[in-house]
Amino acid sequence: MGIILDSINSPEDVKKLPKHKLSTLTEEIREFIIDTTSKTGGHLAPNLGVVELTIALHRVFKTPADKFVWDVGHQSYIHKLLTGRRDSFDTLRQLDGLSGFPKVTESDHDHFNTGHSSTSISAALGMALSRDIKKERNKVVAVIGDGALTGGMAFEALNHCGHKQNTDLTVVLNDNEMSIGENVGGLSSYLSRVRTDPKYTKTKEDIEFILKKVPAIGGPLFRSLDRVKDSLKYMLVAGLLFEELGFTYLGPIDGHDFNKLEEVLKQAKKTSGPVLVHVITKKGKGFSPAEKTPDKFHGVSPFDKTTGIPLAKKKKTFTDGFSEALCDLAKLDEKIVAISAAMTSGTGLSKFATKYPQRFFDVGIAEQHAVTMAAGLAADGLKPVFAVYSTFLQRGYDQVLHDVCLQNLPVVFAIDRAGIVGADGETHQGIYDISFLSHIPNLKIIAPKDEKELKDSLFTAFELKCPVAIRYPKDTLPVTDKKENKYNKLPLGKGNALTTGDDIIIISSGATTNNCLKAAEMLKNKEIYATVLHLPFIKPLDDDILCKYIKENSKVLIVEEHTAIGGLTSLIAALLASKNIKANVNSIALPDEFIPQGSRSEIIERYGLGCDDIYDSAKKIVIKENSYENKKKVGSITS
Ligand SMILES: Cc1ncc(C[n+]2csc(CCOP(=O)(O)OP(=O)(O)O)c2C)c(N)n1
Ligand SMILES: CC(=O)[C@@H](O)[C@H](O)COP(=O)(O)O
Ligand SMILES: [Mg+2]
Repeated sequence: MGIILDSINSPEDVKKLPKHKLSTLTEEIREFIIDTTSKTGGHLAPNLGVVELTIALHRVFKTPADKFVWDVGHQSYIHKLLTGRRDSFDTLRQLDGLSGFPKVTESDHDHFNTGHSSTSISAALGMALSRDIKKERNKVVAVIGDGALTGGMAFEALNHCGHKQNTDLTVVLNDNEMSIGENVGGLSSYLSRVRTDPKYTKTKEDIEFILKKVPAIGGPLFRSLDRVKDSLKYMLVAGLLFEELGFTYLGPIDGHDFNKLEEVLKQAKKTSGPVLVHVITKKGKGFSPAEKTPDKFHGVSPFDKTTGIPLAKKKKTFTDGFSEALCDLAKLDEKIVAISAAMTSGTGLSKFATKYPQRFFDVGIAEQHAVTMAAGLAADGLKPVFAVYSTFLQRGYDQVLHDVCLQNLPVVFAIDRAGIVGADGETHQGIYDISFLSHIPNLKIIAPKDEKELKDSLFTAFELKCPVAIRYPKDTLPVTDKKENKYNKLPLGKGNALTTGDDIIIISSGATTNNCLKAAEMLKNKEIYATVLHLPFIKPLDDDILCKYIKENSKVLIVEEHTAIGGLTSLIAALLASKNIKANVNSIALPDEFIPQGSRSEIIERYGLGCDDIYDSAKKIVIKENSYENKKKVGSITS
């Protein structure tokens, strides 16, 4: 640990630090973050880019009285280091450890939990309006990246800020030209023009200075030539887009220059109304592998500190299987197009984007737009696939219902990270999509358990010519032995009895079935025989097979890595109720609480979803039921 960093236990210590020590502090912080994330994993590049910015923010503003809202919040490690959490940093993103995102339960200096993008300006405006109603005087600052600014919510909030021009609020735009990958869109190009083109760096004062120097027409003409000034201003003044929205625009400034940062942040602090400070930073600054490829170091798993090379060997994942299948099928059908919402690499679309650049669209962090654009593509005869994390699809719920399913359009939703995601924790768990999708008419939901079923699911989705969601976890892909490139259409809504046994019926879908099969093997060794019903289709549910196996008093165990409310448990319970089948139905599912961070295996174990837990639960159900049956028999004999 660095000597100076070691002396920082609160933002007050940062304020007191003499300026000449700041550069040493930044070096120590960068070294500390590289060291920590090399062991725990985390969002390395985003944090390396905001070291000076975060220090300057804490030197100019005074938290916890002043309030910071960190957009996405993946870049809040330095904020945490400076607000008394340095000594627990080795627990970053670990089970029961420090979160990788702001958490109000962790510190008074965290005022709003984030994790999903583009929420900071809305939340900050809410806090500013509340402050004014309560006649308080604290400052509110939203820190938002150029990627997050491509999110629709951010524009909604910017628009509203412009309406509330007497509400003091500072928005710090951390512009590093990167989302996870390259940033996209018109706004991003505008920002790069403002960043790079000298004529865009003129401030309004410079313009007025130039015009006033013009002989004879300078002063008086300048005043009267408002239109000229406005059009010149329109052309030349940086950040006019924001000015027109009602902000005072300050910048662009070097986000690694302390003097400039403190000067402009102080100016922002004393400026009334909404202010936007445009800060230019380098994502991954101070660690050359991250500087060279910031996209690869956006979110890292443990890595070698000298080379940046990941320590763990890459295994084939469900994402890889999806990527392969999509490229295979796209080769045969040029109507297949793919969409990403700023998650090209994470959702496995990089290969498709390279092979079929004309048929790939990265829309930025704009899931709502992605869904309805997919609807438009489908309405016009193409076959769009929107690859999206389960948690981020939550953003596009209404569009799925209203724009895709109501019109029964053939859009395929490749839902990645469906289930427990691990280190990202509560804000990123993919455990609600069955609940928010299964009630929508026309939509089919498929959950494949292995490579063959995953590839057949995608093939089937295109064949069904209706809205289809395929959900799969952040996990290693169980590959099928024989290599065959043939794709088969899955029988719609059909489940399979993978094992048969009279003692208990274990029901699951997707990758969870693999743990159920292992548990059934373990039960067999105890002479308990289970029927494992695998349901690749969650919707439509296979009523026939369920009603074929589940009779009066059948012992049933439903297992799902999803919330029980609105999940498979609810769907099967509703079916049995509708058929008036009174069985002994049990379930292992996620409870009605937010699921914390930790590795996937730790959380799966904590919530009883591992094969040992399934084995234990099934055994208890059978033994308990048998002893109850025996008691009943004994009771009937003795009575
Ligand atoms: C709604 C939503 N979609 C996608 C993501 C995934 N995501 C996390 S950070 C990020 C890029 C953010 O870029 P930027 O705001 O520029 O921050 P930087 O990493 O460059 O500091 C994305 C797409 C998210 N957190 N929320
Ligand atoms: C901060 C954020 O939302 C993303 O960076 C997310 O953490 C990516 O998740 P994966 O690491 O599972 O791709
Ligand atoms: Mg960025």
